[in-house]
Amino acid sequence: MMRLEDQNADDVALKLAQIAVEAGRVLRRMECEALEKHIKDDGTPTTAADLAAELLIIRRLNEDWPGVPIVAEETASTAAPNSEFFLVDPLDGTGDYINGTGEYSVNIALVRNHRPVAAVVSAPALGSIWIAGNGALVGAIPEDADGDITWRKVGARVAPEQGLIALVSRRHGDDATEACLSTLSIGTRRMTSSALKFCLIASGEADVYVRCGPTMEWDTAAGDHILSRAGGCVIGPGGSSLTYGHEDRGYLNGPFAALGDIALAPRLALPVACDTAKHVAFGR
Ligand SMILES: Nc1ncnc2c1ncn2[C@@H]1O[C@H](COP(=O)(O)O)[C@@H](OP(=O)(O)O)[C@H]1O
Ligand SMILES: [Mg+2]
Repeated sequence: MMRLEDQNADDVALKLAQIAVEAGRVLRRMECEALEKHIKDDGTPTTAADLAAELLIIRRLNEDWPGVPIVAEETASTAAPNSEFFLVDPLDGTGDYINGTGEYSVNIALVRNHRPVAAVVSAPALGSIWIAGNGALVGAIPEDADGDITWRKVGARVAPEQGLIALVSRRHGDDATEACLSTLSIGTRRMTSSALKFCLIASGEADVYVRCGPTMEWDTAAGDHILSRAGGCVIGPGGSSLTYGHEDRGYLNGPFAALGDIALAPRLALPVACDTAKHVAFGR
């Protein structure tokens, strides 16, 4: 078997897409079941569907790349990251999964030396899937389990002078995020859940996503890579890239902004850290 570090990032991304599509089929099937939700320590919900999809993804990653560590949302405490590891959110947007908006995603990223190098974000209920290895691509999820995906390139758009489109979480908000958005003169705000926000910016359908409230590394790594390869960027305070594999801080991200156009960066003033006390959950 070829070593992961010798494989082309585009080939890894295509393989991750297959795995995400399969996990998405599990999630779609389970949408019809009456799922009991449990509220985790961070206040976010989880269901049997999160775990079923995660176990499938872990099994498939282990088959293809045995021995490469996997840090996944529901079982994160059982694995330790390495210089190369997978970061998995089997069901990002569990609240939306439960409430039936369809805005949930499966996120898988391969992280090497603290940065993602190959990734997939799929939105099973919306039928769209994005991947990035070296380039960023979008496709339609086939109805048929054996169907092929036709991929096309995506690219973020140049920020318009006026009428910026901001994507905001449907369920979480905070004053610091609002303050950042107010310095950008936003024309339109669209509520969107999960890592789809990164992908819509990567596809040129929106311009910014600012998040000063808490998120986890598995919420952002895959979307970060897809947007970065589509010509955009994801930056933390001071304009630095986000880094991944921080077991010591429980995989919590700091504040960040996802931008389709890096020219917007100087207009942003992200706080240095998330103020969890002021973080509001709008309802799950
Ligand atoms: N207090 C908190 N601590 C850590 N992460 C949080 C959090 N509140 C929300 N999140 C993250 O925000 C994600 C949802 O983002 P959004 O509101 O943009 O859809 C959740 O994903 P999951 O649904 O995978 O748990 C969760 O990881
Ligand atoms: Mg998540």
